[in-house]
Amino acid sequence: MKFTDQLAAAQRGNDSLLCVGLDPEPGKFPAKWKGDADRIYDFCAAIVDATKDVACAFKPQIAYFAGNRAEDQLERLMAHIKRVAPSVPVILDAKRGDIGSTAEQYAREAFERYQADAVTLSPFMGFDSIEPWLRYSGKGLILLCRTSNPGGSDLQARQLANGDLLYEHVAKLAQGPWNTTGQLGLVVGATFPGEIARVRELAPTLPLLIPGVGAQGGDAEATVKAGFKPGGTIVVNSSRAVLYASSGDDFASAARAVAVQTRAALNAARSSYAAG
Ligand SMILES: O=C(O)c1cc(=O)[nH]c(=O)n1[C@@H]1O[C@H](COP(=O)(O)O)[C@@H](O)[C@H]1O
Repeated sequence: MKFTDQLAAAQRGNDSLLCVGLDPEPGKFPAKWKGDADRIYDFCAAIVDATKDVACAFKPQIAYFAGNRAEDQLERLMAHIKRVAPSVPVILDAKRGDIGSTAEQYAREAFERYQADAVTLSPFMGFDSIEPWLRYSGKGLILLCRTSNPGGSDLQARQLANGDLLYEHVAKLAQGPWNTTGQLGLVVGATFPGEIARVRELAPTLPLLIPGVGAQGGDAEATVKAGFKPGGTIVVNSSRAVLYASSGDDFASAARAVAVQTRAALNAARSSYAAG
C-alpha cells in the first residue's frame, strides 16, 4: 500500500493526526532501565504498545539508535511495529541527502534494512539527490522545508532572486516539478504557524509532517488551523513530551495519557476548522 493511503487509513482508523516520535535517551528511562542502552528496544516497544491505537504514525529518529550502537534494536523495533500495529505507518527520521550513488545506499538502508514506510530527506543537494528514493514506489519522501529550530531561518528564510524565500521555493518544487511520482511531503515546524499557513498555500495537497508541539512549545490548535485542509493532511509529531511523561514504572501509561490528550487537542481544532 502507498504511504499516503496507509496514512489516510491510520488517521481514520485511530481518529488521529498525532505522530508519536521515538527518540530514546537511556538517561531518561525509568529507574529500572536508566542509562542502559540495551533497553532501547524494550522502552520503545512499550511506548508503541501503549499508543498504537492513538497514533496515526510512528517516527523513530535514527540518531538515537545509531548514537547508542543500537541499530539492531531499531530493526527489531520496526519488526515489532509491523507485527502489533500493521496499519500504523512508520516514518524513519533520517534527514538524508547526498549524491545519487550514496543516496541509493541510504534508500536501501531506510526501505530494505529498516522497512520504513516513509523517510525524511534534506532537499539541499537538489533533485538528483532525491531521484534514487523515487525508485521505491509508494514510499513517502518528506522534504525539510521550514524546520522548527530557530536557526532554520538562517538559510530557509533567505530571499532568492525571484522574490521567493528559500522554504517557499522548496514548497513549490515539492508540490510541482519534483513531485513526479506523488510521493513527496514536507516538514514544517509547529513553532512557526505563519510559515505552516504559507507552505499549505503553496502546497495544497502535500502531507505536512509538523514536529515541534510538546517539548518545543508549538501550539496544537494553531498548527491545525494553519496546516490542515481537506485534501491536504498533517501529521503532528510529539516525541519527548510523550516518551518522558513519567520517569516512573508507569511511563507507558503516562505516555498514553499525554498522547490521548494531544490527539484530543488536535481533533478539537480540526472540528472547529470543519465547522468553519
Ligand atoms: O524531521 C523532523 O522530524 C524534525 C524536523 C524539525 O524541523 N524539527 C524537529 O524537531 N524534528 C524532529 O522531531 C522531533 C521533535 O522532538 P520533540 O521536540 O521531543 O517533540 C525530533 O526527533 C526532531 O529531530
